[in-house]
Amino acid sequence: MAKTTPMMEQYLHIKSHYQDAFLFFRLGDFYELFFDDAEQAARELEITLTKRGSGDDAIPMCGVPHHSSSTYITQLTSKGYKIAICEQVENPEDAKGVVKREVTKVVTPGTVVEESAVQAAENHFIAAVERLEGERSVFARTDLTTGRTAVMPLENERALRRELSASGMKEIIAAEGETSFWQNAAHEAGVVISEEPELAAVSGENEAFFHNLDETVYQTVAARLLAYLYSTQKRSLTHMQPAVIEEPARYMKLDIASKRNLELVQTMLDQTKKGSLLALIDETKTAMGARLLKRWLERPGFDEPEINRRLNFVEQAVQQSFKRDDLRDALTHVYDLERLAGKVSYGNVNARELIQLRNSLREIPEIQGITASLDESYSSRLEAAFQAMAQLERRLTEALIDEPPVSITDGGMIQDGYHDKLDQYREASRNGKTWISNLEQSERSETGIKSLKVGFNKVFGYYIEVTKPNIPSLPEGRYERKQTLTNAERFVTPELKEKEQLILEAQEQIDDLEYRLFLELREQVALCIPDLQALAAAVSEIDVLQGFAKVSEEKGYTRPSFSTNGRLYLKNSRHPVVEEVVSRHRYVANDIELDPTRRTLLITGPNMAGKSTYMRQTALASVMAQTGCFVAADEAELPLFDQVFTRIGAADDLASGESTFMVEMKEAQYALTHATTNSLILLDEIGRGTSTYDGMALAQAIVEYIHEKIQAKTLFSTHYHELTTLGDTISGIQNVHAACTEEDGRVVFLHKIQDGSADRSYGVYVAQLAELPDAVIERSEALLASFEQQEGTKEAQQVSREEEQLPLFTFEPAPPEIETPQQKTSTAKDSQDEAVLEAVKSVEVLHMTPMEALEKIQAWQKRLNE
Ligand SMILES: Nc1ncnc2c1ncn2[C@@H]1O[C@H](COP(=O)(O)OP(=O)(O)OP(=O)(O)O)[C@@H](O)[C@H]1O
Repeated sequence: MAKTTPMMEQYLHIKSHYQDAFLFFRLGDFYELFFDDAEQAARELEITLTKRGSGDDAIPMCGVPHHSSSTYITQLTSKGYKIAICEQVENPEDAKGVVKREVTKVVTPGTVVEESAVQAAENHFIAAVERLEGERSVFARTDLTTGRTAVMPLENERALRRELSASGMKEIIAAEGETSFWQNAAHEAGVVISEEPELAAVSGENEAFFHNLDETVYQTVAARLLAYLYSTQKRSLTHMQPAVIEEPARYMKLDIASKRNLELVQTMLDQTKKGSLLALIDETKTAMGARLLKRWLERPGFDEPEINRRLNFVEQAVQQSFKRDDLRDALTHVYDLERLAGKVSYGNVNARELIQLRNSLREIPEIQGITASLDESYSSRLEAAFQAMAQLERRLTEALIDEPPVSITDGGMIQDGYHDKLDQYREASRNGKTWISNLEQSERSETGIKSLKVGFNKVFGYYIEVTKPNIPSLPEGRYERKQTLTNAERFVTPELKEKEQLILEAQEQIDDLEYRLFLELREQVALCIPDLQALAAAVSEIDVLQGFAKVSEEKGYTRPSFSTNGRLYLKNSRHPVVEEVVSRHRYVANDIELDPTRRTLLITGPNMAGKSTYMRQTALASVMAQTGCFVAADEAELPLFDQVFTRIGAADDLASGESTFMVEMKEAQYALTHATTNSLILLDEIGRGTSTYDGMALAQAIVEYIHEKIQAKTLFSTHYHELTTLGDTISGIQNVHAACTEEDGRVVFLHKIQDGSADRSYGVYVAQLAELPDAVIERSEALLASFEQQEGTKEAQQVSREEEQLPLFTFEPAPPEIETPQQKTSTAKDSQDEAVLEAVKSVEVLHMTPMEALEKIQAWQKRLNE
């Protein structure tokens, strides 16, 4: 670059402080981007790349209009970029030289608060992490739109990954030089990682934020998070709620795999809400309720009194369905109070939103009344939060008209009678307008011109219009010409000018005063932010719980009780989502009973018979119960589970870059090292990813270990029928199977779980259902028959060999030293065996299909048996 203009120098200076962000540099009505920023933004946003200047000095440039910038900003943050917004901070007319500019805000993926970027029913999380010794860390997570912050200790890296994979997690903040340490975990979770060297100092504004944090590490991680928020938002953040410590012991642990496998908040297939448990039981009426439900489902409780409090409410709301319907109606009118508190703090609310706040507040007494007849404890929480707000509701009612405009600078928001001065200005303006509206009549009678009109236009203001033929009838002197049209002339009179001036001035004063009054009102609301947040929290819980009651009643769920002796009993339990898909009357309900002496179920049965569904429905019952919802069964007694581990299916392995088998073994390792007697473990066909004997051996060793050492409740499905002997030999391991029958050569899945093990697999039959080519099916049937026959022969041989061996232990006379015909055959057999051995050695395993291998093995066996 040959030489830079002063403005470009300013640009380069500012940009040097924001290397990792796009710099949106305000120039008039546009934000402009230069150099590499421009080239990259033009590509990402698909906007035109131009040049500033010409020749060698030309600089790549692109720009977005200021008024529509939020769409572009949202687009960039959703792709993981940061944007530094650089504004003109002095009036260009007052500027000496280049207009002063400053970065007023940095928008990052975790700190966007724009409505276009955050979904109503989704939290938008940003978190800071601080490393402790070993794999331990502490984590502070907030949603800037609501100011709700949770701080939690994490016992290992896996727990961190679990938090990073929580829905809505966008960005993670680490200390200086620490980002590379968390890079992989962040990358895996699709979360942007940023660095923050500073810790926010405690100040009057944020003192309450640290209030609950009694340990230094908690304060440090929260201070780092806050420092990042301040450094990006560059403003005070009065809506940050006191950070709350989430003790892991108060929650059921559900790792990423379990959350996915159980399809709690999204399906495995296409990662959408539709088809998940969340979609099924989301009967919330408010956006804040929807967000809370999702948080609860991802973190079910382990605190029995709290869970029972929720269940008590749900039970009442199930029984009193009329009250529940009234409650639902009232909740429909409640606005997103939680995010509104954030907007107030940001100074982003307009009069319309304050009206929505007012309308919401008006619903609260009704909601509280209904809640009181359902559950006292929830209604008193609501009452306490509302008391402080009642005055605000009155103030908003007095101050604002019912349908104010979106703009807060053009007046038309405040009620008559709210403020004396405003009333006076309005009176003046009204008088002026009345005088003008009477003017037409008086001018007509004075001049005798019937077609005379009084009008208004933006450029010339008020005027008197007279058609050309009538002009001579106008009296001399008083009428001043203003504008000439083809057929008419427009005039003003001194009185009209005077009144116009009065009206305009009054209007300006009205707009200014209304704006000031509105700001005062907003200040008033800002003072109520903590009460508003407490109210929002109470309303969201009530909303989630009434939703639980609605689904529970509609779908015939039952209130669970929690056992103290480790018993798990579900009568006629169903998989809540699958029963919707296959329809209620076709779904086959199943019982399950486990207790400390019968704690492992070995589930066998054909593919497609319903094994996984049975296992999942048991885990889902626990998750739902511990969230505070009724469960899909006729009777439900459950232990409180501290953790649920699942190893079902392989859909989540693909992205990790590890083999299915490796992932499977890692999951098993994790369950084996972290599960306790109070955990629930679901293992679906573990060991299937390796050779039969390896797999079987591992599966058996794993079951034995869990059963004997950990003593967790375990559901274990397997195709290895050999394992079912465990059910006969180890006390507490029970064989069950998914039953099916054969009718006219067709297998009928009964989906009924029965005692005992299954007799066969029907795998080939399922392949037939999946419409594999006939040739393959026929061939596999033939092979299967021959394998089964060989199994039979092998058993027979085993018996005869044992019989042959017997003579070894008896004394026989020494054989004569001549070759017997028997010995001859055995020499021939030896050479046959050797030939087969050679063939086995020379076979090129890597160049064979499994089918070819099977055929070869079959041929060898045949030769060996001849
Ligand atoms: N109790 C039930 N009542 C009615 N239909 C059921 C029931 N359980 C399962 N199904 C149906 O059967 C299908 C297969 O069930 P599931 O996946 O549980 O079989 P599986 O035995 O685990 O099979 P695989 O061994 O191949 O994994 C389900 O998608 C569902 O449509």
